[in-house]
Amino acid sequence: MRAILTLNAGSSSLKLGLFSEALETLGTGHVDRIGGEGRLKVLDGQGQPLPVPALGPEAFARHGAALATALEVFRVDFPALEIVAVGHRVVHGGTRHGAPERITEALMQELAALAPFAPLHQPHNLAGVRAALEAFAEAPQIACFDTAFHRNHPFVNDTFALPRSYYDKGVRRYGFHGLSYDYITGELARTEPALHAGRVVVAHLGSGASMCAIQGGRSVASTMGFSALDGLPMGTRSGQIDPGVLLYLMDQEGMTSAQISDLLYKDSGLKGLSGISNDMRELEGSDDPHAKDAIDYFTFRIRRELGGLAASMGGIDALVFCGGIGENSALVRARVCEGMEWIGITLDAEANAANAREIAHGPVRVLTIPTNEEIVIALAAQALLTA
Ligand SMILES: Nc1ncnc2c1ncn2[C@@H]1O[C@H](COP(=O)(O)OP(=O)(O)O)[C@@H](O)[C@H]1O
Ligand SMILES: CC(=O)OP(=O)(O)O
Ligand SMILES: [Mg+2]
Repeated sequence: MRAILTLNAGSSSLKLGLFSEALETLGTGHVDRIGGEGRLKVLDGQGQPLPVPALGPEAFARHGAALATALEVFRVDFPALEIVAVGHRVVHGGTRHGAPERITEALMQELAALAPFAPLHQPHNLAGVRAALEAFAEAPQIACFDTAFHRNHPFVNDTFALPRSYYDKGVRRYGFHGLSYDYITGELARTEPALHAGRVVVAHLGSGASMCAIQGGRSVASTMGFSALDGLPMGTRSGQIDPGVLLYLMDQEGMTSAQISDLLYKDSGLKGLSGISNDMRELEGSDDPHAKDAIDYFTFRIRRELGGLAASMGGIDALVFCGGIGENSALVRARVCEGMEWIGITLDAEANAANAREIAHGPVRVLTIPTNEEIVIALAAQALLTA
């Protein structure tokens, strides 16, 4: 059976999507703890778990091994599986890549040079690409960039107030989570054309979290900037921080850049503030006051950004929640919408508790829309095949 494979490779995880050429979902896979004890979850096209055999750590030693392991499980259901194209999530496309692109050695080199811009993501994304190039040398492969959706946002959202030479060197606000924003925008175009034409703030709240102001289907402003650290606090990332804090850490506490990087990327956010966990479910289930502080800070920053992003569009017609937290946490959505009547948001508590699609009844609509970065990648791969 001919199929399109999508890959989203993280530092120790690999998310796979398997699609027919007509873009029906055939299956999804999720590998965790690559390089460690390894764990694989595989679902069929209906979201039902497929049996996974007992596997030793060698099955998850590297991204390549993890990919082979997951494909073995798919092959039980699809013995004649033929991968005809592979699409990849690549977080950083720099200033030059505003659309999906076929992967060549030259592109790989260019993307590798962008790794310092996204050290927590880009090297792992490219490890996924290399593993797939090895496994499917014949199939065309395509890179889909998280930055692409924001490429033409206004200059005031693209720059910092630094001397111009830094902007020219690439020190800009790129914005991320573009595949998710692309998907949500497409869903709005399909189901809510009036909203698509209007002013929407999308809150992508997962392990990484950002928000984007989207007007007429185009990115106007977003909370993530130069790196995937900016904006909202995240599972383990600080979000926006006064740059003076970094100077203090270097000068007064003698921290190295590697130590500061670990602090900001791995030990901050919900995890750092709660001292308990990076996982929102765990924080919601805890009665520790520090867990409450972390949720308070997370939702406060979302409300603050909501006001700012709405201002960047001269108002707001809808707020959309997506991502693991946005789609599942009625508590976070309620806390975000609390006290937001001034902007036109009146939460429908019952609809919200039921995880309904439409969860408010004020003049500003509030929607919960499950995002799907994989299908955006698959669509790009399909377009490549038919081009
Ligand atoms: N039912 C739920 N209630 C609250 N939080 C949830 C729920 N389900 C998932 N989450 C949270 O979603 C986050 C992960 O989001 P997800 O989008 O899956 O992450 P990733 O960026 O790794 O794809 C975690 O903080 C997790 O606790
Ligand atoms: C860009 C980014 O933060 O991605 P993720 O949510 O996958 O960490
Ligand atoms: Mg994510």
